Amino acid sequence: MSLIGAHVGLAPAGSLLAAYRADSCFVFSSARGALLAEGAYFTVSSPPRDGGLADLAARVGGSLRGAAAAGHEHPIVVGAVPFSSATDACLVIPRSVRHAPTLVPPGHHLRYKYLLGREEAVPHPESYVEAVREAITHLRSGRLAKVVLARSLRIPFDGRLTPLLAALARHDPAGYTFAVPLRDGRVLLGASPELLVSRRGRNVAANPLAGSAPRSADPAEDRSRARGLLESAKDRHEHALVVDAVAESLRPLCGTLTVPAEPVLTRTATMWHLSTTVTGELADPGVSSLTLAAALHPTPAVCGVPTEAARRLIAELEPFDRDFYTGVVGWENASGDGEWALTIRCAIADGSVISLFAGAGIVADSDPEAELAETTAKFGTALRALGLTHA
Ligand SMILES: C=C(O[C@@H]1C=C(C(=O)O)C=C[C@H]1O)C(=O)O
Repeated sequence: MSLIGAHVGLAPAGSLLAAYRADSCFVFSSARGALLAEGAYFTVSSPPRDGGLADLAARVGGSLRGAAAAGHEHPIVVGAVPFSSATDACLVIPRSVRHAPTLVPPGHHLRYKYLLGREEAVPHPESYVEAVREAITHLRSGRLAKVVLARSLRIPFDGRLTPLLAALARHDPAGYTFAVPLRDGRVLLGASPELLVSRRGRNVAANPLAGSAPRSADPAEDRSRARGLLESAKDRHEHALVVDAVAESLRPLCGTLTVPAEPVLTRTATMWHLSTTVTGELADPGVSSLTLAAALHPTPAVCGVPTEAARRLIAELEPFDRDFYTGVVGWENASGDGEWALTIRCAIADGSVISLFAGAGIVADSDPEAELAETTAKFGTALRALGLTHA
């Protein structure tokens, strides 16, 4: 039997994990369901550097139409797009796709091991605080309103990716769990809480998050941190900058657009966030989900305001390449429907080393030590899935 275009019906979620092979499978699980895609029927090539994501979105549409015309029964495109167009995207039309309900793997309570200096921090925490201070001087000068600064941890790794993927899905089943085999053998994995954009027919949704507080194991303290976040003028401002930018990018493409006036609280296993769900109806139903993503990416949730000034400051102050961190990950089908999440709360496994990434939005009245603590807490998503915790 040829596997090309095979569309294996709804499988139990457990069988999806059993079929997972890190070097060849793409996995994406959201509240809408899970999919495991295998093999490359067609690899979408990245456009020239100046083509940008809009060009890539057009290529994806053309590749899907081409695959359907060539007899592929259910072509979809899956993969990840990096933060910057200086890195090639990793998008393929797989040979086969299995669908399953949202992944919620069973598991027992884990005992976490302390990290205890096994990590290499890039930059060192003190240098990160210094970079945040420097960013604040730029922000106070008024040239920028927001910039997102990130840091990375490199940790020795045993290379076992299936248990890592299962633990990511188990800890945050309400989010977007993903695993992407990159072309050079590395694997991108994570559990993102943030939907950049989804399209179902004419319906568009985006769920910008910005403004964060670490969770606490003590329920009273946890509630108080959530309340503090909802009432924080600094976090409300940081959040509004993202919502305004998302609405501004979607408005020209939508006949109707609903933007709630107030954010709500949302939580992951490790963080509280301010959250706004923006919904709209497409003016032109021919606009694909990746075209919508191209209009939005990078939002100020991961870059800043204004975008180009923030991009330059990030290049100046971050001593590592973001690569696929703060890009997008997801899928699109031949009718243009799709789901694209931000690649945050993620890690890139490279043989015996795994690199974790976490960033925080900086505004003029940010506190550098609090931003360091926020990034430390955000590492918690991948760290806990690795069975590790900060001392
Ligand atoms: C950049 C990250 O997260 C983003 C930044 C946030 C913030 O600054 O409050 C919140 C959610 C994300 O949009 C990350 O997790 O690495």
